[in-house]
Amino acid sequence: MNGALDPVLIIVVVIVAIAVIGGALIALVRTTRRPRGGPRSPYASTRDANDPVPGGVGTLERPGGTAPGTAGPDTAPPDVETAPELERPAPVGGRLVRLRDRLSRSNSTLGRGLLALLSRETIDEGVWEEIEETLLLADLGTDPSLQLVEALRDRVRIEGTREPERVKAMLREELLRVVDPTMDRTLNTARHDGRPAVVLVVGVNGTGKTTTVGKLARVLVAEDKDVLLGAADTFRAAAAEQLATWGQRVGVPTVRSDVEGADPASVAYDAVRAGIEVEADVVMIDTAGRLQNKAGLMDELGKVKRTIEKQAAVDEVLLVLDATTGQNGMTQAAVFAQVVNITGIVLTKLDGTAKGGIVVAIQRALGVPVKLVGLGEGPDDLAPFDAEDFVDAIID
Ligand SMILES: Nc1nc2c(ncn2[C@@H]2O[C@H](COP(=O)(O)OP(=O)(O)OP(=O)(O)O)[C@@H](O)[C@H]2O)c(=O)[nH]1
Repeated sequence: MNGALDPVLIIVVVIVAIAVIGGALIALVRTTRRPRGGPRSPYASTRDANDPVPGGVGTLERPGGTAPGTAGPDTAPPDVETAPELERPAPVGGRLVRLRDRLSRSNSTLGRGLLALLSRETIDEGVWEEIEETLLLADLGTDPSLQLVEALRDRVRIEGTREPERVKAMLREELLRVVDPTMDRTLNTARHDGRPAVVLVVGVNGTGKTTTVGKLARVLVAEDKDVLLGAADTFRAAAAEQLATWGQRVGVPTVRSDVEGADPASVAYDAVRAGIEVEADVVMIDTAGRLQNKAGLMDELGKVKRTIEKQAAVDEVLLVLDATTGQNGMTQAAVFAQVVNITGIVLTKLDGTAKGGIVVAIQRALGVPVKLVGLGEGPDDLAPFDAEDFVDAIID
C-alpha cells in the first residue's frame, strides 16, 4: 500500500517546496525598496522586480483577493499600474489667481451687481432688499446674507460715503469676513509616525470626485510628494480605469481591483498597505457615493474608514460637492457628515455657476473649510482655496 502512495507523496512535497521557495524569493525582492530620503518620484525608476514594466500591460495578480485585516507580509501585493511618459503638472502657488477670470466671469452678477447697488446715489429700503436678493441668488445662505446686509448698512450709515473705491473696499472687507480667512485650510498630506498621510475622498457620483482625486494627485506631485491612489469606487469599473489614467499621466500608481463590485474596504486596505510598503507620502482613496441607498452608503463608507484605520490614521476626509447643485449639495453634505468626520470641502464646477456664495453657506452648515475649488475640466484646474483671492476675483 505504501509503495502505491509514495509517488503521490513525492509530488506533493515537491509542489510545496516550490511554493515555499517562490514565496521566499518574492518577499526578498520586495524588500529592495527606495530608502527614505532617496530620490523623489521613485515609481518610474525604482521598481520592484515584479512591478509592471513601463508601457506594458502586465499587472500583478492578487490570488483570491485580500480580506481586510488578514493581509500579512506574505500575501501577494495588490495590482499597481504606472506609465512611462510623465506630464509635468502646473505649479500650485497662485493657481486661484491664475484662474480668477473664470470665477469673475461666472460671478460677475454677485460682485459687480453689489458694487453697482452700493454705489447708487441713495440707498433706500428697496436697494437693501435688492442687495439681499443678490446675495441669496448667489447661494450665500439666509443668515450670512442678512449678516452681510446688516454690516454694510451700518458702515454706509456711519461712513456716509459713496465714493467708488471706498465702497469697493468696504464690500471687500465685509465679504471677506463672511468667507472667513481665519479658517485653517491646510491639507494634511505629510507623512507622520513612519506612515503615509491618508486622504479619503467622498461625495456623490457626478460631482467630479474621481476627476478631483486625479487633479489633486497632480497638485501633490507638483509639490514633490510621492502619491499612491486607491480606487475604492468599485461600483463602476470605468471609475477605477479613469482614476488609473489620471495617475499614469503623472507617474502615480493606482491600486485597484479587477473585479467589478469588489469590496471597497478591501481595495482601500490594499492601497494603504501598498502605500506603507513603498513609503509613499500620501495615499488618496476614491470612494463611491450613491445616495439612493443612504443606509448602504453609511455602512460602506464607515467600513472603508474603519478598515483603513487598522493600518494608518485617516488624516483628511474631503467631501466633493458640485457648486452648481445649490441646495442639493447642502443636503448631500449633511448626509455625508453623519457618516464620516469631514475635514475639508472641495467645491467643483465653480467655473460654471453664478452661485459662488455656496462657499460661505457650506462652510457655515458644516463648520468645515472649503480647501480646494474646481474651476474647469483641465487637469490643472483645481486650486487651493484662498479667501482673499476668492473675494478679489468676485468683486474685480
Ligand atoms: N467645468 C467643470 N467640470 C468639472 C469640474 N470638476 C469635474 N468636472 C467634470 O464633471 C464630470 C464628472 O466628473 P467625475 O470625476 O467623473 O465625477 P465623479 O463624481 O467622480 O463620478 P464617478 O466617476 O462616477 O464616481 C466630468 O465631465 C468632469 O470633467 C470643474 O471644476 N469644472
